[in-house]
Amino acid sequence: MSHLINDLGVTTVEKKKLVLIGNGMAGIRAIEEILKLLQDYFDITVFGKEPYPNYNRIQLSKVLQGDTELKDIILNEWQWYEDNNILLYPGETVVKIDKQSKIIYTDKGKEAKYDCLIMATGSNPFILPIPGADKAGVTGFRDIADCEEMIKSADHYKHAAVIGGGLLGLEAARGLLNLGMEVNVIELAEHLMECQLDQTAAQLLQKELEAQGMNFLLKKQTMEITGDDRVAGLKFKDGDTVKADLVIMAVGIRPNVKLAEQTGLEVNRGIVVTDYMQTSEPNIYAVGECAEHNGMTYGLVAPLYEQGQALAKHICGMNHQGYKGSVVSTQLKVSGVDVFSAGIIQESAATKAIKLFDEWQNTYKKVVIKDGKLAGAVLFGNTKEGTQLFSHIKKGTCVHEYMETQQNADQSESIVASMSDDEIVCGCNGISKGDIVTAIKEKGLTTLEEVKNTTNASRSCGQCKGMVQDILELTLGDEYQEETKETICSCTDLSREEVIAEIRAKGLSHTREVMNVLGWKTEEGCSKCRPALNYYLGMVNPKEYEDERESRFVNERLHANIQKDGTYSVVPRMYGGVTNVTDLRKIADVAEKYEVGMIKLTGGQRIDLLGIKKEDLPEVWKELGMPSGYAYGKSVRTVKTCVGSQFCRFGTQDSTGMGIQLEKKFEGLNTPHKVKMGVSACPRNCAEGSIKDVGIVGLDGVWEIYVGGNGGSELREADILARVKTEEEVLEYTSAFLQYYRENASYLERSSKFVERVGIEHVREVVLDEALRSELNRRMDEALSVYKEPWNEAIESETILKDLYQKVIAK
Ligand SMILES: Cc1cc2nc3c(=O)[nH]c(=O)nc-3n(C[C@H](O)[C@H](O)[C@H](O)COP(=O)(O)OP(=O)(O)OC[C@H]3O[C@@H](n4cnc5c(N)ncnc54)[C@H](O)[C@@H]3O)c2cc1C
Ligand SMILES: NC(=O)c1ccc[n+]([C@@H]2O[C@H](COP(=O)([O-])OP(=O)(O)OC[C@H]3O[C@@H](n4cnc5c(N)ncnc54)[C@H](O)[C@@H]3O)[C@@H](O)[C@H]2O)c1
Ligand code: SF4
Ligand code: FES
Repeated sequence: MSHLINDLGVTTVEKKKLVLIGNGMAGIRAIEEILKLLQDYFDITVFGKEPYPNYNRIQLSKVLQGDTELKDIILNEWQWYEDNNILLYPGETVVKIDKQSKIIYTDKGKEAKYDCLIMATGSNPFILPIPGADKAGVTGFRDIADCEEMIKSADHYKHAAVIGGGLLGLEAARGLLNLGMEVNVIELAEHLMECQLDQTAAQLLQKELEAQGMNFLLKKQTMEITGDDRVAGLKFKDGDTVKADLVIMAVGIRPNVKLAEQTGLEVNRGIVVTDYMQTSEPNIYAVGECAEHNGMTYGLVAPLYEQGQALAKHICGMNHQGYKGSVVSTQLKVSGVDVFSAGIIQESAATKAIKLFDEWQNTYKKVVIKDGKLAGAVLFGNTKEGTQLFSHIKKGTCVHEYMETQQNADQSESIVASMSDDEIVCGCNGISKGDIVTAIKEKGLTTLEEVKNTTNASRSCGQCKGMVQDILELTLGDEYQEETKETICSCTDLSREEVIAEIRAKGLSHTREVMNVLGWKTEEGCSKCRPALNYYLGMVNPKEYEDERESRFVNERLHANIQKDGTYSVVPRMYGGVTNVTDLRKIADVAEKYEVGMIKLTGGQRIDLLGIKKEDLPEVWKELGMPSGYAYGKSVRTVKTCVGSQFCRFGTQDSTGMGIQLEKKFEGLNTPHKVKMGVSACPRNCAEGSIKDVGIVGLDGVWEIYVGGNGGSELREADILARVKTEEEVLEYTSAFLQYYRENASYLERSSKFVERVGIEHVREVVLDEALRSELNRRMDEALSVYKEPWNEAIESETILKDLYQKVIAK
C-alpha cells in the first residue's frame, strides 16, 4: 500500500492491485484467507472463465446424481464479491499476461494492471487422443456445462460409456444411472480405483456397484470412438465393441498451464512454485490444481486449502513456515457405498499390513505399516474410522501406539472423544477438532449449520457431518439434546411444527411467502423443503391453496412414474382391484397402439403399462378414459381386496365392496407419504392388511381396523386401532386416522414410522374420542372436496400440455 499526496495536500492511500485468474475453489479460498488477514489492503479483481460465482465443484457429482441442485452448490454468492469490494468478471478468460508491464489481457478486450497476480487456473480433463474424440456426445466431467450436457443427453439417449474407473468415472456413472441411462464403465487397469484401492477392496466395490446396475469392462483399451457426427460406440484394442451414444472421459486430469507457459513461467507438469506458492516470477503466485510443489500436483481440495493459507500469509507479509506438501485421503461419493483410502495402499517388501476382512458384514479394513509407522489405509463398508486413521497416517503414529488406542477404545463411545484437538475432522477444509470445539464454545454454536457457517467444516463434500455432530454433542452435553431440533432442512432453523404454526398464525399462502416471511436462508429453498412446504400449505388450507406443481417431485409433477430407460409407466385406477371387459379392452387397445414395453400386474391389484413415452402420456390417458391410479404419488394409492363373502366360502363380509368404497372416498388425497390399504373378509387376511398403512379385516358382524403397517424394506406389523360394526364406521374411523396422520406427520414420514413415533395408544385416544373424530372427519371432507382428477386436468389444459408434455416433442 503506498501513500500519495493529492492536489489538496491530503494524504491518500493507494491500495495494491491484486488480480486473480480463475474463479474456482482454490483461488477464492486464497482470497478468503487474504481477507481474513488484511481486510482493506488490496484492490481485488477476479477473472473467471465460467459464467458463475465460485461454486463447489465437488458437489457436481451430487448434482448429477440428483441429490442436490446447481443453485445449492454456490459457495460465494454474487453479493459476497460486492460485500468484499471484489470486482468480478465472470465468463471472461485471461488470454495474455505481460509480466514486464504487469498487465493481463482478456478475451473480451479488457486489460487489468496488477502488483500481485494469482494464477488458479485448475485442471482440464484429459481427453484421450483417439480417433472420434471430437464427436458430439463426448465430454469430460469437470464443470457445470459438462453436468448440464449429461443431464440433457439422458433425456434423448440411453447408452452411456464412462472411460475411466476412478473416483470421477464412478461418480459420473452413478449419476447417469440415476438419469435412467444404461452405463458401461471402461477401465484400463485390472481393477477399479487403481490408484486408491487394492484388489480386495476394488472387487468388493465392483460387486456393490454391479448390484446398483453398473456394468464394468476391465482391462480394456479404447482405440476409437465410432459414429457419424455423434458418437455411436467404442472400439477396443482386443477387437470388442460397445454401443454408446454418450461418452464421458474420466481418465485423469492435466493442470491447466497453457497461459503460464506462454508467459514464460517455469512449468513442469504444473506451474512450479516455492513453499510460498511463488512461481518463477516472484510477484506471480499459483495455487490449486495448476500448481506443482516439490514435484507434486494435486487433484483434491484439501491440499488447495493448505496452499491458500501459505499463499495468503506470504502475500500479506506474515511470518509462516510455508507449504510443506500434503498427504491426501479420498472417499467415493456414491450413496450406498462406503470406501475410504489414504496414503500408501499397495504393499511392497518395505511394508506390512493389518487386514480385517469380514465376509459376512462385507467390510474390509487394511492398515499399511512402513518403518513401524502407520503409512496408509483402505476401508470398505464402514468408513467411520477414516478420519482418525488419516490423522494417524499424517502424524506417522507408531503401530504399537495405534494398537493400544484400538484396544482401549470404548465401542459405545463416539470416535471423536478419543481424538486429540489437533486432529483434522474436515479434510476438505482442513478444520481440526480443536477449531470446532473452540468455535462452539466461544461463539455459542448449537447446530451443524452454525458450525458449518462459522468454521467451514462440512461445507464441501459433507462427509464429515456425522463427526461434526458428534463433536457438538460431546461439547454441549445435555444442552445439545435440548437445543437441537429436527428442522425441515438446512434452509431453515424451524421445525415442521413451527412452520405449520406460522403458516396458520400468519395466514401464509405460498411457498415463496413462507420462505420470505420466515427468513429462509436460501432464496429458492431446496429439493427437501419445497415439496414439504407445498404439502403443508395444502394440508392447512385445502380450499384456498393452489397446488404448486413445480414444487413437486418429477413423478408427481408429471402424474406418471419415470422408469430406468426414461419412459413412463401408466397405472389406471381399478377400484378395489376390480375391472371389467370394457376397461380391459381399452387397456389392450392402448397397449397395442402405443407399443407398450410390458403389461404387468402390480402388487396392488392393478395393471401397469410400462414403457410409454412422455409425449404420448396425454393421448394414452385420453384413450384409456380411466382415472389416474396415483401409483406415483404421496397419496392414497390402492386398496387391495380379497374376494370376500360374494365368492369365498370363508368370507364373512363384503370386503371388495368395502375396499371400493374406501378407494372412492380417499381417491387422490394428498398424504405425507404413500398410503396403501387392504381389506380382507376373514382373519386369513388374503389382502395382507397387517402390512398396510390401513388394514381392514372382516369378522362375523365386526370389522377390525389396523394402522401403521409396512411391507417394504422396514417391515412393520400394523397395530389394531378399533373394532367397529358397520361399513360407515369403517369409513369414519379410517378417515379420522388418515386426517390425524396428514396433520401431524412430517412430510415423507410413512404411517408406520408415525404410529411408532407418537404411539398407538395416543392414536387410539384421538380417534376413539367422538368429538375429535368428528372434527377430523370434517377437515378430511374439506380436503377431499377439492380433488381434481389429474389426467383429465392435464388433457383439458393447453398450458399443462404445452409446459409438461409437448415441450419434449419440440426439442
Ligand atoms: C465432479 C467432481 C467431483 C470432485 N469431487 C471431489 C471430492 O469429493 N473431494 C475432493 O477433494 N476433490 C474433488 N474434486 C476435485 C476438486 O473439485 C478440485 O480439486 C478443485 O475444484 C480444484 O480447484 P481449483 O481452483 O484448483 O480448480 P478449478 O476448480 O478447476 O478452478 C479453476 C477455474 O479457473 C478457470 N480458468 C481457467 N483458466 C482461466 C483463464 N485463463 N481465465 C479465467 N479463468 C480461467 C476455470 O474455468 C475454473 O473455473 C472433484 C472434481 C470434480 C470435477
Ligand atoms: N470423491 C473424490 O475425492 C473425487 C471425485 C471425483 C473426482 N476427484 C478428483 O478429480 C480428478 C479426476 O478424477 P479421475 O477419476 O478422472 O482421475 P484418476 O486418475 O483418479 O482415475 C482415472 C482412472 O482412469 C483409468 N484410465 C486411465 N487411462 C485409461 C484409459 N485409456 N482407458 C480406461 N481407463 C483409463 C485409470 O486407471 C484410473 O482408474 C482426480 O484428481 C480425482 O482425485 C475426486
Ligand atoms: S381373506 Fe378370507 S374371505 Fe378373503 S379370500 Fe382370503 S380366505 Fe377368503
Ligand atoms: S470432509 Fe469434506 S466437507 Fe468435511
